[in-house]
Amino acid sequence: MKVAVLGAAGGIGQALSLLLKTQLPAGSELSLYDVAPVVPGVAVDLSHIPTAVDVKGFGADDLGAALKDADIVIIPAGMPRKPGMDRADLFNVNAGIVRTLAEGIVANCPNAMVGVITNPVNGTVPIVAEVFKKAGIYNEGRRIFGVTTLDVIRAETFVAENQGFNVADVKVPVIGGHSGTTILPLLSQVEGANFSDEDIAKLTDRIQNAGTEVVNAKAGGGSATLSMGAAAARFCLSLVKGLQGEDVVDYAYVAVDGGDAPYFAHPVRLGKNGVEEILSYGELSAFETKAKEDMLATLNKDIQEGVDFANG
Ligand SMILES: NC(=O)C1=CN([C@@H]2O[C@H](COP(=O)(O)OP(=O)(O)OC[C@H]3O[C@@H](n4cnc5c(N)ncnc54)[C@H](O)[C@@H]3O)[C@@H](O)[C@H]2O)C=CC1
Ligand SMILES: O=C([O-])CC(=O)C(=O)O
Repeated sequence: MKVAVLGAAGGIGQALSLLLKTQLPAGSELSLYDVAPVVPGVAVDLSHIPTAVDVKGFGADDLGAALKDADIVIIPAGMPRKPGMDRADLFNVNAGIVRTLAEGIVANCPNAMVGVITNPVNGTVPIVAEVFKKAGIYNEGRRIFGVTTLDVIRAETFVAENQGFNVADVKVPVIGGHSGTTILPLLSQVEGANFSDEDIAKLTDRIQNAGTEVVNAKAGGGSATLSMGAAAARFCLSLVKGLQGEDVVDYAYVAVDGGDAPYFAHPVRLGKNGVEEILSYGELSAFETKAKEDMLATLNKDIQEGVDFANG
């Protein structure tokens, strides 16, 4: 199994790479790419951890070698938010980075599973999809995933706190996109929970704005990196299990034919071909139905921005 992390020297990239060095199956290769000159050092540093995962670092000019025949590519390359910014404000800088990296994937590992972390995820995932379409390797977008696992782990954490549950046992579906109101936790589906209307309003708002909570707390020093590293490792390991033939269901922002929007986070069954099946997210409460209807215009606009950029 070869896993490439693009943007591996950054805050998310380093946390994720550390977790992958310690959690990937024995015999895996971990390929770390970044334009920052520190990346070979990050690889040397990680290589001293005694696990059977081989780590190599690749600098700015070595994207092809970093990606060659990768099975999984995770992309946290690009600029994070500062206080006062929305994720959408990152589009102008990050769209071009994601397009270049997607072109590298087409050229070097066209069959890889691709997990996109770079914001704004609502628009960067369509960019990768358009690049794949142009190259004739799109395959209904089955290998392209916007990583929304951070929304899921935050929802688990906050719901467990609110309900006094053991966090290890809590499951919270989160659908939609990955910014503000487009993030839609389905609290009505949390087993055994008893929420007041006020709890639902407050928890939904906190899950939707948890990224901003971190951005403000870091006071100009970036956005979530450690929790995102943990989330990305969890999602990457789901992809690994799918590739190894295990039956695994996880949430991700994927292309959906005839769905609520062209891209929408759903529960998906993962396998050797990527998305084997897009599963229904089930029944919504009246509160969730309204929240979904209200956010679709924003989500569709974010998606269109990505499509237009890639085709412009
Ligand atoms: N999907 C999600 O839930 C989340 C997404 N993010 C997003 O992840 C991205 C990265 O965040 P951080 O790691 O905190 O940022 P960071 O600034 O710490 O790291 C970004 C890294 O990307 C590298 N980079 C820039 N251009 C590149 C290129 N063309 N090729 C390869 N590497 C390149 C930089 O050199 C840097 O090492 C941001 O866009 C952020 O908004 C952050 C948190 C959660
Ligand atoms: O809020 C941000 O800019 C980073 C992010 O996507 C998150 O933490 O969910």
